[in-house]
This record gives sequence, structure tokens and C-alpha cells, in this order.
Amino acid sequence: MDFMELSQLLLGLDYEINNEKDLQLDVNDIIYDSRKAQPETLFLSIHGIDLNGDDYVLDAYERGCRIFILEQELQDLPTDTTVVLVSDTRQALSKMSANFFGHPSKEMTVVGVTGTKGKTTVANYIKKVLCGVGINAGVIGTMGIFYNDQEIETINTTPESYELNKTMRAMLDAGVTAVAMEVSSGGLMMNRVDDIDFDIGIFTNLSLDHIGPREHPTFEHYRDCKSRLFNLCKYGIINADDEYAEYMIEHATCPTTTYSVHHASDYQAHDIQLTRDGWHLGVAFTYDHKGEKTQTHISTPGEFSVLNALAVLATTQYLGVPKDEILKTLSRVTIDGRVEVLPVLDDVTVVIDFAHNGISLENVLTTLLDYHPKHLICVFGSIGNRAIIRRKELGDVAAKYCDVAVLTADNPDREDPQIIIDEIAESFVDSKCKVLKIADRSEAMYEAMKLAQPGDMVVIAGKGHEKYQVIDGKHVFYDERAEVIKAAERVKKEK
Ligand SMILES: CC(=O)N[C@H]1[C@@H](OP(=O)(O)OP(=O)(O)OC[C@H]2O[C@@H](n3ccc(=O)[nH]c3=O)[C@H](O)[C@@H]2O)O[C@H](CO)[C@@H](O)[C@@H]1O[C@H](C)C(=O)N[C@@H](C)C(=O)N[C@H](CCC(=O)O)C(=O)O
Ligand SMILES: Nc1ncnc2c1ncn2[C@@H]1O[C@H](COP(=O)(O)OP(=O)(O)OP(=O)(O)O)[C@@H](O)[C@H]1O
Repeated sequence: MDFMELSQLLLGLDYEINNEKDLQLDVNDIIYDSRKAQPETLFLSIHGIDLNGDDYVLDAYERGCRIFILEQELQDLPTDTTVVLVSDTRQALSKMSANFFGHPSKEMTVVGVTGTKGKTTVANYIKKVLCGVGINAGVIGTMGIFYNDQEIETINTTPESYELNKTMRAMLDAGVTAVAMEVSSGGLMMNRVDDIDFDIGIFTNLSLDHIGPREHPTFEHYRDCKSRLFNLCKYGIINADDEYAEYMIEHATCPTTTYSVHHASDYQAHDIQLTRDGWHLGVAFTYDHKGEKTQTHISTPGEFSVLNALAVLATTQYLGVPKDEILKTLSRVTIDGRVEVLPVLDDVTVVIDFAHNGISLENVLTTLLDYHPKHLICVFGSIGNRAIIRRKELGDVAAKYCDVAVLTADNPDREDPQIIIDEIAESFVDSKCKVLKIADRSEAMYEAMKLAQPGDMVVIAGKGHEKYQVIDGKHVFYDERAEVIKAAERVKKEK
């Protein structure tokens, strides 16, 4: 990376510096993790959720850093240091990263998708629609960063501002002209997208999630973080069916358009009909836009899929993609691990899905029930060490809608999966749903498919596209899709 003068890096920030002359110093990288510090880089200290970056300032110094961006003066800093004081180092990281990488988002079309559910699906569909008409588009989100032939893993759904600006610069240099990205509430809360120039922001929906000591203190805080996207973008696209649609529109500082199934809106769907063609499950519907009715069909089932499709339509039409091209892509493509049917058994429908909280599992199960399976069998577990509330939510939903629930491990982390399973099982005490407890996930899949009779549906929920299982704080390789295929092969051999 080229060097940049400190004064240029700090453009747009209010700060105090201990020696004005040092503004002319050259910096060759911004570091916020002392373990990556080197001479000629600057260290920016973040007061984190678990740790305080101030405790690592000396570590960065020992590794050669001499410029420090801090929120407060530190006693034990050696005298040969340049100290820049700012009011909020996360905000400073965002601005400085945008300056350092030359504000790449300003040179691209950027679409941000926020909401409790649907972010990955909508962002990936947008990329596919744009690529379908020859626009070089990339996507950033839970499944990773994808552009051209690049596939890069991400730690966070919305990467830190430094990584985000660096990635967008690399994308731009590789010819990418549009980016669809997931904007998590955590990303908004931690200022990761403060200096991203969003052309469009999308709001899919809002429900109780991500509340806890390490995430949002209250639901209102969660809601308000999400609504910030509509102060950062130039145009908002809002799901009018959601309870919080009005709130988002009222708090937006940009013009907005709406989509819906149940309420009046600018893109309003009706006459929704489930379709089934061999292995494929989908939905046919009509939507009204500016007085024009259009009939269409998408390859993912469920009312929520119609809403996701409308969000994609509104977005890509606004970006100038011809309607027919959008509808063509929507009718053909599916998103990995999102209500995805795997054609692995002859007369049983096997679906993998990423649903890992109550509301998304309920959406998937009720959608599949609309196809009137003989029996609905669900394999699922729940995450260890956090989001404990999901165990009851998921259990209650499965107990209400399923004939059989096979409880298993899903990222148990440092907890014993058997204990998580027992906690989920409490939901089934008064339910007619039969419960099996099989901690080994591959065995659980196998038992569920072995049990299934012709006409049944088996949904394997929670991991979707994931290729790992979190065990004892580590990501251990576990390819969900491959494991489903293997388990189905075993069942077929034995039949
Ligand atoms: C709990 C949490 O949100 N942590 C996120 C946060 O970490 P943090 O800044 O709090 O880090 P910390 O561990 O307390 O350390 C504080 C500082 O000390 C530094 N440090 C630490 C050790 C050392 O030796 N030297 C050093 O300099 C660290 O680099 C850091 O700058 O900021 C990091 C950089 O942005 C994130 O990668 C990290 O995400 C963790 C992995 C995480 O799980 N986050 C989840 C909650 C999250 O963000 N999820 C959302 C999706 C969910 C939603 O919708 O909100 C997401 O976008 O992924
Ligand atoms: N618009 C929607 N409304 C409700 N549920 C949805 C919607 N879209 C998808 N889902 C369900 O939620 C699951 C996760 O979808 P998706 O990954 O698109 O959401 P997300 O917002 O990225 O979720 P997460 O924050 O958990 O990564 C899907 O597998 C499906 O079961």
C-alpha cells in the first residue's frame, strides 16, 4: 500500500494532536489490532466489547508503531510518540479507512440490506440480477465476499470499516461497479458503515433478536441501529408489511418506496400460489406497480420469498435493469442454503435452510406445511454460549408444527450439545410431536431421512450454506450440504 500523510488520513475528523508538525508524517497502514502492528503503521485503540485497545498500545509501540489514535491520554506512553485524540475511535476508524482507501464506495453503486431476516437472500439475489445483465457486481455478507472469481471468508456479516473499505477498493480495482451488502445492526452500532456511500438501503423486517450484554441493550436500541441505514443512503426501499415500516420511513432522511403483500404499497403482490414442479418448490404471484399488473414466478417458496423478490425488483428496477431481465433471474435462481430443496431422495422432499431463530423457523415450517406433506420432520439444534432464548423459540415452533423433531448439535461452542438439546426438548412436553435426541448432526440427518416415508418432508434447519460447526470456540470443518447428501446415500443403500 502507498503511504498517506497523517493530515490526509485525518481529513473530516475533529481531533487534537500533541505535535502539529507530525501531521506531515507518512503512514503506510491503519492498525486496530496490536498483533498486526509494524513500523510506519499507526495504531488506533478501540474500547471493545471484551477488551480495551488501550491495554495494547505498548504492544503496538514495541512492534514499531509511533502514532496512536486514542480517546484519552495515556500515562505510560513513551515520549517519542504522536498522539491524536478523537472523541470516538470507531468513528475515526471508519473515516480514516475511507480516506486511506480513497472512498471506493463513492465510485460504485452500493446497496445495503438491513433487517432481522432476509439480508443474505436479498443481497445475493441483487448480485445475481445485476450480473445477469452484464453489470460486474459483488456481494458482502454472512456467506462471505464474492466478486469475479474471488471468494473470501468473513468473520462478520458486516466487516469492520477498515476491511470494508479495503475490500471495496480491491473490488473497484478488479472492475466491480456495484456491491450489494448486508448491513447488520451490529455493523451499524459499531460504526462499520458510517462512511459508506449507500445509493440504496433496504429494510426487510424487524423482530426480537440480537439483544443481550454483548449486542444491543434493548429492542429499541436494535431498532434504532437498523434505522440508521436510512440516514446513510440516498433512497430507501421498505417492507410495508412490517410493523416497523412506518418507523423506518419516519426516521429516513431520504425518499422511500415500499413493497408488500398485505398492505398498500408501491410494489404490491397478490394472488400468491405455491408451485411444485418435480423437485422444485416455488411461488407464482402477481404484483401491481404504478398501475401495471405483472404475473411472475420465483424458485423459492413462501410469502417471505415473495417479499424478498419484491425488494430485489424494486431495487434493481430503480437501478435501471429491465423488468423482464429481473423476472427471468428471479424465476431461475435459488440461494445456497435458503429454503433450498436437495434432490437426494426419490419420494421425500429434503430441504436445507438457515433458519436458526423462532420467526424464521416458523416461516419455513408453515411454508412447507402449505404443500401438505404427509409428515413434517425437522432436524435442528441451537447455538451454544449465546442467544439462549432461541432454544425455547425454536422448540416451541417445532413442537407446534412438526410431526417429528430430531434435536441435534448446531454450533454448540463451549456448551455440551446434549444439555442444549435437553433445554430445547422442554418445549415438547405437551406436544404431539415425536422427539429424537441425537447430538451427532450427521446421524440426526440420517435418522430423520430413514424415518421419512413417501410424501414426507424433511427440513434440516440452522446451518444452510455453512461449512463449519463451532466447537470449543473453534470453527471445525463441517459441510452441511455434503453431510445431507452422504446421509441420504446411506438411507438409499439400506432401503
Ligand atoms: C462482540 C463483538 O461484536 N465483537 C466485534 C468487535 O470486537 P471488539 O472491538 O469488541 O474486540 P475486543 O476483542 O473487545 O478487542 C478490543 C480491541 O482490542 C484489540 N486487541 C485485542 C487483543 C490484542 O492482543 N491486541 C489488540 O489490539 C482488538 O483488535 C480490538 O480492536 O469488533 C470486531 C471488529 O469489527 C468484530 O470482528 C467483533 O465481532 C465478533 C467476532 C462478533 O461475533 N460479533 C457479532 C456480535 C457481530 O458483529 N455480529 C453481526 C451480525 C449480527 C447483527 O445483526 O448484529 C455482524 O455483522 O457480524
Ligand atoms: N424476508 C424474510 N422474512 C422472514 N424470514 C426469512 C426472510 N428471508 C429469509 N427468511 C428465513 O430466514 C433464514 C435466513 O435468511 P437470510 O440468511 O436471508 O437472512 P439474514 O437476515 O441474512 O439472517 P442472519 O442475520 O441470521 O444471517 C432463511 O433461511 C429463511 O428461513
